[in-house]
Amino acid sequence: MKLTGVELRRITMPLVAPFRTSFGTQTSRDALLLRVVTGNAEGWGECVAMSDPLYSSEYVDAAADVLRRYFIPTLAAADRLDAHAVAPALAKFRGHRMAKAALEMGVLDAELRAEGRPLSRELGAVRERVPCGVSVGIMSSIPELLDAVAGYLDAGYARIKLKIEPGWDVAPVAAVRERFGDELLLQVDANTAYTVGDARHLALLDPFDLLLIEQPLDEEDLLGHAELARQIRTPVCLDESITSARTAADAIRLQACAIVNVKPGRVGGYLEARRIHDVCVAHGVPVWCGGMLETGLGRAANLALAALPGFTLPGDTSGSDRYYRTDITTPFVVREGQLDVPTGPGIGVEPLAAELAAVTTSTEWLPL
Ligand SMILES: CSCC[C@@H](NC(=O)CCC(=O)O)C(=O)O
Ligand SMILES: [Mg+2]
Repeated sequence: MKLTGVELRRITMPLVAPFRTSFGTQTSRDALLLRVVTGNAEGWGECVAMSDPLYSSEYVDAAADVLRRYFIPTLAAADRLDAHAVAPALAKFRGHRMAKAALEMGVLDAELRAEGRPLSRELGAVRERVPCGVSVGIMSSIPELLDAVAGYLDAGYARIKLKIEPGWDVAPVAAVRERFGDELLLQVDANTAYTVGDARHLALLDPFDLLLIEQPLDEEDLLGHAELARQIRTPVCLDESITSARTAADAIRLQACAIVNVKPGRVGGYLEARRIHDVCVAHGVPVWCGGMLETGLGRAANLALAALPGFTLPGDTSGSDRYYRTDITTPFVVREGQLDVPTGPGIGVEPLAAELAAVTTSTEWLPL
């Protein structure tokens, strides 16, 4: 397969409501899409980097720059172009996993479309539908939170995840548990907002039978997570800390986590995400598919990943309308708490021309 060129496309999509986490509040999604054009097909990649380096060190402008100056020219010069050759070709460049993941996703989509094969088959999916959880932001009051959770449960979501931070943790969890009962699948995500010195406070969450507490400490503090796990009963899940199959294996061996949130963009792509799945399954560690407010393009690919056998917990693969009034693809609609895994070639969806044009803020064609 030969690379003809890549289109870098910036889009801005308004959120249906502000989404607040321990590291900030988002009201719109500024994203970078790649349209990878080869001799016999086109593929789409979505870069999950946020506008600012607050979730991780990556941000959209930097991703566009590193793709434009380093990654795309390197791939164009490569002898062999297929999805499995992308990571090795880019390995000499340090970091920028979200930018690498977007390019690999575009090449993988093009390759599979040319072969008429769905991504789900390529990755080893064993399910045709996956249960969907939803991530609920920090709110200005408990009543507002309870209304939001009630709305998501009415929509059929199988699991509720509450964003927490110091000052907004035990009370909202207690209120949700009290209002919606003990059967509700409930978990929390701190996005690194605590330190191991908060262990006694975080142990106050133990009585609420949470599925997990996600990334309570700094992403580099594996030993702190291992110490915290010895002091609390709620299972520790890592997100930001897990950047590769290697770090997943290290975190498991250090007993820093009992569960892993797998996000293809964070780890450099869907092929590394599958390797993390395989490492976790080998160690008996459950995984679930995280989210980065993807458009329908990334959402489609995440559903293919979430259908692998080790994904035994509902992920953050919510419906399109959880974040967007209008998606750039045919919207993903949750039914009985599940979403269908796309069955078409490649990622199985394509942008809708008018919807994509309406949110496009810039396009740049890089001929190769
Ligand atoms: C803007 S927050 C993005 C990272 C966050 N993602 C979510 O909470 C789920 C987002 C989604 O539903 O796509 C996480 O740390 O897990
Ligand atoms: Mg998280």
